Amino acid sequence: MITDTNRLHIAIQKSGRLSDRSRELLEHAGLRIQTGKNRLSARVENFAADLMFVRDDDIPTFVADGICELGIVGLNVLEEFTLGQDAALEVLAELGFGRCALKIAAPEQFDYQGLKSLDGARIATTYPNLTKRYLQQNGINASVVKMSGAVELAPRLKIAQFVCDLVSTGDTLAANGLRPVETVLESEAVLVRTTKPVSGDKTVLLDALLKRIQGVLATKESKYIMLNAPENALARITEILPGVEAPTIIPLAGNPGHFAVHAVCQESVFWETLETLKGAGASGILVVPIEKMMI
Ligand SMILES: Nc1ncnc2c1ncn2[C@@H]1O[C@H](COP(=O)(O)OP(=O)(O)OP(=O)(O)O)[C@@H](O)[C@H]1O
Ligand SMILES: O=P(O)(O)OC[C@H]1O[C@H](OP(=O)(O)OP(=O)(O)O)[C@H](O)[C@@H]1O
Ligand SMILES: [Mg+2]
Repeated sequence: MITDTNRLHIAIQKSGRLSDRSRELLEHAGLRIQTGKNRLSARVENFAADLMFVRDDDIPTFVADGICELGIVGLNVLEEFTLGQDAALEVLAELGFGRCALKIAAPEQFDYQGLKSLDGARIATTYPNLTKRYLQQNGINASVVKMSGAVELAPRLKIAQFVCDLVSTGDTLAANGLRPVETVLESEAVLVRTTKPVSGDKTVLLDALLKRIQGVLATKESKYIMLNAPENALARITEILPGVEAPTIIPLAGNPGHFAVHAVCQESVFWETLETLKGAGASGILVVPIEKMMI
């Protein structure tokens, strides 16, 4: 592993559901990642950082130990790791991908009567800490059977009556004759940093990279909107613009009483929004994507 003390180390999943989007996020933040096949690390050509490609389960450990200053991992994996210990980790941002939920599921034919049906039962999971916390919080006395994978098979193998596993479409549960009955955790990929001391030089790098990543995240939903409007419609139009704090209002040359309104909308702009703006007196409405933003 690279141990250059003046470079940041960023842990991302080597190969799996989070790999491509994690890499993409860093590339959008301007990092040019050296390519190579099947490598466990990669140098960033234009920024003092190296990427570590690891199993997602190892990312919280690497970041908490300060081996990597940053990491991208599912909240599910992170919380399973931090539960019951004082880990040196801080979540900096939710990244909007890798969305799934940790759910308790029952066999389709089981007459589930709510949480009380779990009392005294066995629940198979790869997330024993999160499952136990959920049961405890709900005052349920059930035993948790830890598995390393293929959890959905547990009821058929009579290892447990219920499972607690990740679900997104629900296809895997359905294919195994199971249906979700309780939600333990809603999850998505998060950016985490170590709270272990970071050297002065690296702090500068870390801050610069975080600003860029925040910029990338902010531009995702944001749009730049331009429109024209008569003076008497400006107050109403400013109200309608989604997530706008202070629009720029410019008088239109040769058209007294008419103005151009320019604004960064921090929320999605839907067709319905444009229709409402038009109804309020706006014309010539343009919505354009924002490529970069430094907040
Ligand atoms: N069905 C799903 N839909 C969306 N996101 C998911 C889904 N399943 C898992 N995830 C998210 O993606 C993360 C990685 O999932 P993946 O299946 O690639 O992990 P893994 O098999 O444990 O990989 P690794 O080899 O790195 O240990 C999960 O921890 C979770 O946050
Ligand atoms: O609700 P669904 O859309 O069917 O997704 C759920 C499945 O996805 C995940 O597994 P994955 O496919 O990543 O395989 P793995 O557990 O072997 O990594 C998870 O462990 C479930 O088995
Ligand atoms: Mg894993």
